[in-house]
This record gives sequence, C-alpha cells and structure tokens, in this order.
Amino acid sequence: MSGKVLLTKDPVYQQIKEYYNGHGASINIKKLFDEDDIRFDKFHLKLTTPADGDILLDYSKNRVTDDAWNLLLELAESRDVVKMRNDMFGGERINVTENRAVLHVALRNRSNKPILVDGKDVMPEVNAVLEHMKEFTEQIHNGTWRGYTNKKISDVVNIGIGGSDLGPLMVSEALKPYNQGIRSHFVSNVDGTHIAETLKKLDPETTLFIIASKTFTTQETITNATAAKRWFLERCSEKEQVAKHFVALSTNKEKVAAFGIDTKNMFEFWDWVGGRYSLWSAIGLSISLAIGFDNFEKLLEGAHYMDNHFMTAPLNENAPVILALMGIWYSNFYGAETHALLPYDQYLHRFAAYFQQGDMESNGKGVTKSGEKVDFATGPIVWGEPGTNGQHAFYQLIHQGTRLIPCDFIAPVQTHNPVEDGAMHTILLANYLAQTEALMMGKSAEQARAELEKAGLAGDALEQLLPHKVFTGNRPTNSILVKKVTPFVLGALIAMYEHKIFTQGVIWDVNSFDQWGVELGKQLAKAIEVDLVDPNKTTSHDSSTNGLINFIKIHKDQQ
Ligand SMILES: O=P(O)(O)OC[C@H]1O[C@](O)(CO)[C@@H](O)[C@@H]1O
Repeated sequence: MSGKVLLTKDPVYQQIKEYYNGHGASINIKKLFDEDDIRFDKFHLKLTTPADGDILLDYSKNRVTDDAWNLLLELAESRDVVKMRNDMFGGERINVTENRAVLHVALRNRSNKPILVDGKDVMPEVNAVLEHMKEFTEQIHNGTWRGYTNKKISDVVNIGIGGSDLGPLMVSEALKPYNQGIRSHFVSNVDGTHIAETLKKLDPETTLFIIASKTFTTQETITNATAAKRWFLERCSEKEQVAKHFVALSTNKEKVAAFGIDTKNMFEFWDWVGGRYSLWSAIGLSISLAIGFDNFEKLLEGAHYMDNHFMTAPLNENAPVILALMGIWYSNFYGAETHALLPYDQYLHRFAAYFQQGDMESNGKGVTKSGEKVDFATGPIVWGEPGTNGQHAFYQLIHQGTRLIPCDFIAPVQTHNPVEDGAMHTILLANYLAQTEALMMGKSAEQARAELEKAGLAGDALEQLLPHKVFTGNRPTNSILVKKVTPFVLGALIAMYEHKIFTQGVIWDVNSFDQWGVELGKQLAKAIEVDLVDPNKTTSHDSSTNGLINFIKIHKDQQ
C-alpha cells in the first residue's frame, strides 16, 4: 500500500498551514489585481489543441498569492503526483483495495503505444472493441442492422445506472448538435416510472435496448432490463428476435448470457475501467450511435490530448494540477465544503451531475490508501446547474451567503445556435463574465451608499437597506473558455476534470478508484425488500425503520 505520511504531517502542508494562518484571512483577490498588473498573465493557461481551437483556463480570480501558489506547487511534488501519475499511465495496480490497474487512459490512447498490465499490452483488445463499436454503429446507421419487422432502428435506450448512465447521458446531451438522427433515451432509476414513461414513447419494431452494466449484477439495471425484455416479448412473441433488439455492454460474459443476450452482441470492457471512468469504453456505445463513430473517436482524441498534456506539462502549467491545487487550497485551508461547476452552455446541463459522481464517488473517502483515518477534508460536495438558470436560483447564496463556494465557470465562445444573429449568446457570455467579476469585486458599503443616494434614498430608509446591498466580494472562481463545445473539446474537458480528481486523490492519499461506501445501502435494501412483502408486522429493525416499513405495509393497498 502507500508509505506516505498523512497530509497534515507533510512538512510542506505544515508550511502552507503556517502561511495560511498568517495571511489567509487577509488575502483579497481584488487587491491582488490592484497590486499586480500582470496577474492574469501569471495565472492563466492557454492550451492550443490540434483541433477546434484553444482552451483557456483563467485561475487568476483566486485567493492565491505568488507565495501561496509556490507552496501549493511544492505540495504536489512532495505528495508524489508525478510518480503516481506515471504509475497510473504505466498500468500499475493503483486501485489497491481491488488490486486493479486504472487505465481509462488506455481506452483513448490514440497513439496506440503499448500499455502493459502484468506484461500484457491491452491495446489490441481496446482496438478490437472499438472496431466492433464502429461496425455496429455503421450497421445501425446504414440500416443493415434492422428490427424484427425489417424496419430501421430509430430509438436507442441505454439501460444502466451511475457510471453506466451518467457519462453516456451527459455526452449525448452535450453533443446533440452532432446527432445523426438516432433518438437516445436513458433509463436508470429502479422507480418503474422511469422505464414506463420511456417505453410509452417507443415502438418495439424500431427500438434497440443497450444493457450497460460493468458487473451485470446491478439491481436497478437488471430489473429495468427485465422489464424492457418483457415489454418487447409481449409485442414480439418470437424469443430469437431479442438478439436484434438487445445488446450488452459489460465485463461479465456469464451474466450477460444468463440474462438471454447472445454474447456475440456483447461489447466488452475490463476490470481496469472504473464505472465512473467508463464512457470511453464500450459503455460509450450509445454515444457512438447518437453522434456517429467518427465523432466518438474525436471525443477520444480530445481526451488523449489532455492525457498527454497531463503527462508532459510541468506542474505549474498543468491544467488538471492547477485545478486540483486550487481545490486543495480551499478545502483544506479555507474550509470550503463544496465546489460548484457552472457551465454556461445548455447542452452541458448534465455536466455537474456527471462530475458529482466522478468526484464524490472517487474522493468521498475517510481513510488513506493504507487504511489510516484522515484528519482533514477530502472530496468536496460537487454540484451545479447551467448558467444563467443558476443565477436566478442559488447564486444569491454564492454572492452574499456565509459559505465560501469556489466555482468553475465554463463557457464556449461560439454557440451551436446563434439565435437572434448571435445576440443571445452575447448576452449569455456577458452574464458569464459579469458573475465572476461581481463575485470577486463585490460592492462596498461606500458604493452601495452612493447608489442608494443616487436613487433618492436618505436617512433611516437608506441605513436600513444599506447592509443588504453590500457584497463582500473576494469569492474565488476559475474561468474556463473553449472555442466551441465539439467532441474533441468535450473529451479534453472531461479528461481535465478526471485528472484533477486523480491529483487531489493523490494529495489526500486516498484510493480514488473504489466505492465501497455504496455497498451497505445495497445490502440492507435486499433484506428490507423481503420485509416489505412479508404480511406480518416488522419488528426486526430499529424503531424508526420498523415504523416506516409498517406505514408502507398498511398504506400500500389502501384505496
Ligand atoms: O455498471 P454497473 O456494474 O452496473 O455499476 C453501476 C454503478 O454502480 C456503482 O458501482 C455504484 O453503486 C458505480 O460505481 C457504477 O458506476
């Protein structure tokens, strides 16, 4: 396991703590700009991609002085970010609790250079599955693969949950402008409403179900898949036709066969692909069907570009490392508990939800890799909604609430929909820029007073209103601008955040690649399911759980 000292015992952490204790409270972002004409030059990064333009990361609007920044960079070194990064890319079994390599980077390794796990190159298998996905996508698109009445497939339903749902869903939504005419649907929840409402819209003759599950044992997915198969067979009684309408994405051949899907129609992946890092694998089949395989490949290329950047850029010019260190600064020194992801792009409306799993399932850990209890904060609560909707919902708290909420503002310079000759996008971008400026600048009592006086207020009326009109400012943000959200750019953005999460996990020394925390609820649900159908009064749990179960039993059959 890892021989690292606990973060709080790391001498560099202690130096940062000392620096924070002496300066943290007085660092003011606006003042940093006033004192330094070239602050933006120093604290921004422009990545020139080989396709689809530049990516700009402006991290200047943070409570970070030159000294604090240098110390944070030292922390990345002292926590072995470089070694751990090399270990991950080198196929080492860095997922120590499951004894697995972590190789989502192999799935998008467009260089095709060998990547070895236990001496075996994984690239031939990766390429074979990509080839299978390509063929299948083409067959669906050109109509050589048809439904049981010989009609072309028009609708694809991805049945999966967590990493087997959120990634394909987020990307299919984000890249809607590239859709090739297939209607995509996603069913995840074991609440029957989800599948029932989806099936209402579908014609069995033209629908393809993709059962996406790494383990093929996940209760929600297997239950939904069973319901979908029953729905299909009620409309098409010939069992052999299931093969034309059901395919599986999984690592588990036996379970796929046991479910009744021909393993010829299974797209494989491997235990070294974590669920929340799997959209690049066969789990991305619904993406490929929606946007075409060429565009899926561009998504992989974008991620590969970011992988190379993460591997080769020095730490102080490394976008994922920069984002990670900013997060550490706020989580571990300023005590920030959450991090908001705010895309100013309606197509990215599931981006925050996707990284809620990506980040919180990865770094929501309380012990280090060697099992030592941590005495510092690990992964933040990640949340967010697209701008400008969020502005009219929760930004009030970010501007004037008592909590510090570091935010990432993400926007494309060009829109796919230049409605009103592009004027709407100009308004969107103006809001994007105004928010980070306002969060940093705030509004002083003097400014607020002058405004109120100008509006004709005076005396008690003015004094009463004044404190409500003051904004403290000094609220930190990162701004990320891309030219346009293309498949390549989206791939790069996702990989950037993946590596940010990785870097933070390394600094905290937690295993970012297991998720034991979701197991207990699953186990208890199985036992409670039995209680719920038992006609007798339940007494075997705590009195609260018994009370809730018995309430359900009494009320479930009542008119
Ligand atoms: O792909 P599977 O095996 O159905 O798992 C779905 C999801 O369930 C989890 O294991 C959590 O319960 C996630 O990590 C995963 O993405």
